[in-house]
Amino acid sequence: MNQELNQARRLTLSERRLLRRHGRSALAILGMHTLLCVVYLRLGYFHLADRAFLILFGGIWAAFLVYLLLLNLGATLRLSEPSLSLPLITFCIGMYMVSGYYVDEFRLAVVMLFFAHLLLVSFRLRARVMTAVGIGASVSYAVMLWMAFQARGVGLSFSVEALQWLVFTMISISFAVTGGAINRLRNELADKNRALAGAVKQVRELAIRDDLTGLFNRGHLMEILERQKALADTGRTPFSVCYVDLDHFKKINDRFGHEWGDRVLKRFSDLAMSGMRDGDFFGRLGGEEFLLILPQSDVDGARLVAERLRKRWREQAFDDQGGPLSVSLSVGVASYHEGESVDELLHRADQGLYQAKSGGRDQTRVA
Ligand SMILES: Nc1nc2c(ncn2[C@@H]2O[C@H](COP(=O)(O)OP(=O)(O)OP(=O)(O)O)[C@@H](O)[C@H]2O)c(=O)[nH]1
Repeated sequence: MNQELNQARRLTLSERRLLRRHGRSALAILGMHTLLCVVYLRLGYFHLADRAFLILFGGIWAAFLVYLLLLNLGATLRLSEPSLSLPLITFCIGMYMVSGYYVDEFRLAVVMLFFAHLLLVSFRLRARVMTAVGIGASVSYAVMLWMAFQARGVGLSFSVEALQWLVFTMISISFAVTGGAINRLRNELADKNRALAGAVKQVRELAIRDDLTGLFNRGHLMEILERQKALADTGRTPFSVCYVDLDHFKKINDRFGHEWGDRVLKRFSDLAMSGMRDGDFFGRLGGEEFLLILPQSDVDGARLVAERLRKRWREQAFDDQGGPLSVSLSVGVASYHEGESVDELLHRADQGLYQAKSGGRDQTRVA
């Protein structure tokens, strides 16, 4: 559970980082466009008074900064398209067309950076949306041209303007189509990565689980023990183990059959898991032997846990389904002693179990 939460947190963080980068790129392109327009203004090609120019670009920058702020705060993370690419590119179309409207010479050059913004959003928008954006940009350019002709028609060359519009349209649609394809590839790659991550997780689960009960297997229990030992050696977390063994299990197999033996093992696994505290570990060492690892527990705490499990298990009956009347268990408890090896700890717990067995079974002994 913790692992899944951490993974979700990591994914959110990396998405946030990508969004910030997306916002910064959009702003950098706007910076270049603004610079270009300032040069046009200084050279007298931008037909707008200085004050109006300032107001126009002040408004544009304010809108972009709000956009950047939203991305930086992660305020859009819950949306289906958190980069807000469609509103962004729609705004950009308007911005480039307004810039183009005020420039009669080299009009196409002043809207050229639109393609950089188009490329940026192509990583986020689907192919169909990108095509619609390309067409929308072309229509907007035509409307902007018509308005410029209405306002300052005299002196504008219709054929040059029409040619520039055609070039703009072709580049827009080519970029949109190519961008859509990039986005499709990116999505396919993301799907494959997700499938691969799922498969790796599944393989790892298979490697650490016991086939019959689904509990952690011996190998994984050993890994957990080594980890707990390392923590305990730094003086942070004491821990204890309970070595659990079902009594006279051979007899159950012999009398009721192997299938019944398996059923008893599964029932015991479910019962033990259902009563476990968060942070404890439980697994099957093999056969009818199980291990409980209890971080933060001293020997008295571990003995209590073992006794509770033993009593709960004792109450389980199977005879109404044709199985054994009841099955008991014995437990050996040991608390980790600083510096000892995992094998030594398990050996002590096993000695406790041996004492419980030789003392008549159905009991807990500390070693
Ligand atoms: N059904 C089933 N039996 C298993 C499994 N793994 C081991 N066993 C059986 O568990 C039995 C263990 O027998 P013993 O080691 O003699 O232990 P016991 O009969 O429980 O006797 P005590 O531990 O001394 O009380 C053997 O008969 C194994 O074949 C399994 O996955 N399923």
